[in-house]
Amino acid sequence: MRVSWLRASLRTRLVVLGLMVNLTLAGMLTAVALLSWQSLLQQDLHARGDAISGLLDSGLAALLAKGDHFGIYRFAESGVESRSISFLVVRDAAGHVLVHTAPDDRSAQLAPMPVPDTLYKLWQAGPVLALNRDIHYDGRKVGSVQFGLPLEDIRTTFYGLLLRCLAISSLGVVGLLLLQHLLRCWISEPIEGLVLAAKRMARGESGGLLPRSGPPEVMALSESFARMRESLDERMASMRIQQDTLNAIADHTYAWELWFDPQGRVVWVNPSVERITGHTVEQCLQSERYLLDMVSDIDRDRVSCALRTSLADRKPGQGFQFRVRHKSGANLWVLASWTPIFAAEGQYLGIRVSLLDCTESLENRRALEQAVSRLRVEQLRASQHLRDAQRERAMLDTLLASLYIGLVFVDGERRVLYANPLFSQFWGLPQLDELAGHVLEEFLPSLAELLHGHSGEVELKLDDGRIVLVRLSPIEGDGDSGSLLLCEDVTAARASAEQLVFLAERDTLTGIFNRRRFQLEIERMVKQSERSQRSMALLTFDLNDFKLVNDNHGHAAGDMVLIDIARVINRTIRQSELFCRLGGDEFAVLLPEADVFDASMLAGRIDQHIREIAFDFSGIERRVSASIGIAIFPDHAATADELVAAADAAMYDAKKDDENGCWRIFDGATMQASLTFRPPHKHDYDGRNEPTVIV
Ligand SMILES: Nc1nc2c(ncn2[C@@H]2O[C@H](COP(=O)(O)OP(=O)(O)OP(=O)(O)O)[C@@H](O)[C@H]2O)c(=O)[nH]1
Repeated sequence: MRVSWLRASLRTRLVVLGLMVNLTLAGMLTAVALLSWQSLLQQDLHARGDAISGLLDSGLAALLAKGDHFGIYRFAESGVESRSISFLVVRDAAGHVLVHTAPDDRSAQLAPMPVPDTLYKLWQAGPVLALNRDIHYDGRKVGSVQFGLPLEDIRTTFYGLLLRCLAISSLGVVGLLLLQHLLRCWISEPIEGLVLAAKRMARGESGGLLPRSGPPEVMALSESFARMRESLDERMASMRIQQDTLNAIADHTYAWELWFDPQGRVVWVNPSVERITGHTVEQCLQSERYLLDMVSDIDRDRVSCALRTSLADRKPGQGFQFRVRHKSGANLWVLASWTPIFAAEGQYLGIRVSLLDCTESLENRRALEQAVSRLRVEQLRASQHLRDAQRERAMLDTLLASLYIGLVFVDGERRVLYANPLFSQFWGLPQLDELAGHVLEEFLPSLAELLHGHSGEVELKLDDGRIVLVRLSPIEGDGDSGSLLLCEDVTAARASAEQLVFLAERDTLTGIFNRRRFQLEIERMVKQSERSQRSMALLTFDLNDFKLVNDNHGHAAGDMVLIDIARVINRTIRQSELFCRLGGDEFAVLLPEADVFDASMLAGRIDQHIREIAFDFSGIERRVSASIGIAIFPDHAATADELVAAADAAMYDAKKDDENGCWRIFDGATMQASLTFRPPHKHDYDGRNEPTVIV
């Protein structure tokens, strides 16, 4: 009933309500009229009863007291008509009927009743209302009267009143119908037009006629509706664009997207399903059974249970993997994530499931796991290698730190990679911690200069006197070049070498060059003379009777003679000339680029200087002399040995001629130059380690 009333049209509701209001008003009007009329009627009946009772009491009281039955009769006959009563029955005090004017016995036998106080009682009373009144005279009851008040006119009036009320109600209904018709014309039809337009809008149809005439309220509603329709059209257009966009986004998402309603029915599937599984969207939308059938037999129960749980939990989830059969029959691994969907009003709409094909990533993961395990093995090996390398590095560090050579590794841009402690100590630099990464130019610009295109060895003499041997070795790597720089303090070594050379070429007693150097130099000068085509000279001399000095004054005195002669003669010869002791008391002078004249001049000076030396042997002054031989290359010899032999021959010739010393030039015609090797005097190698005298 309630539903049918709610579904009733506005016009029906208005009509029914109007009728109800109308009938209520008519009923209330009738009720009010009847109640008012009832009240008036009751008052009227009381008034009429009381008036008639008064008249009858005044007319009959004396007659009844006297017992004048005739008078009573006449009074009754004359009084019925005039007093508007239907009948009159007069009784004496004993209740005997004295006069009876009722037209029949039935009226006379009507039971007296009180004046009715309701219309119902009045209706029940019939056409005549019988009233009974006692008659008193001098304070005593002398009889009673019963008279009937006619009610026909009252009933007629009542019917008329009812008819008028009905007429008013009918007029109200007619007016209501008329009003309903007018309402239909003025309101319902325009509203129906709006309803039709709204239905067209609801069906998504644009346009539709709106009422163009009607009362201002309807027109205002129509205009508002038109504006609303325009606004709705715009919003619909915007929503269509948004919907198209969302559809495009949803349909073109890479993942396979599904929407399950709260009952587990699939509502929407995006086209990615065809790309991933080969099954079409329409096939998937057939039923959730189709989707479950796509799941592999192994995982179906698990997936079904997970779907039910997710729908019931209404919570997001992810990381659920299962297998799906591709249309071709191949098995795919998919990774599911899901989220519940709620309408703006909070209504639960189901869950949206996203499925990603993770077959390849799983295979990749397995491959990755295998690679990781292999990598771990390699890592263990690498760790072992690293430990070995660290141990070797420690050993290498120890080795490099213990070296007496400073070394530094630099990269291609001459940034320091490694420097051992001796390198820092050598150059007065900070240790490796502070050097590493810095460019060598910052600390040793001159040394860094050497790195520009140099390799091999460079010997540097430092301001403090040290001699440093720098060895440069390029390091070639794969696209990464660098250099190794070794710095060695060779000051002591160089000094030792010089000393050795000095000792090897010097005569230990006199300090002048020895036979070894003489031999080297004479061969060199001979070759030089051959190249320059200029002559050279050899001058040899031997002391005369030197044995007597030893014998007479001791060996030390002989040594003194040899030393003094070497010192004096050494002062005499030129820088380019070479003065040597060949052994014993035999000396030689090599004169480059010299001829007979030059040699003769020198021989004269030597002879003179030797003779001028006065030796003091324990208070005894002694002087010595020498025999000097001169030979010229290439005039007197073709080789160095021949030149020595020629000079010796000249010297022996001079000793033979003059025991007191003189000099001779080799003469091939008179002298016999012997090429037989003349061994050195015994005393050249007598093993004495005399202090060297630097002349
Ligand atoms: N004090 C000294 N004597 C030496 C040294 N070397 C050799 N003698 C001696 O020098 C002498 C050389 O002797 P000779 O040249 O044969 O004889 P000489 O007395 O000079 O006679 P002539 O040469 O023929 O004039 C020998 O007695 C050697 O022992 C030396 O280094 N010191």
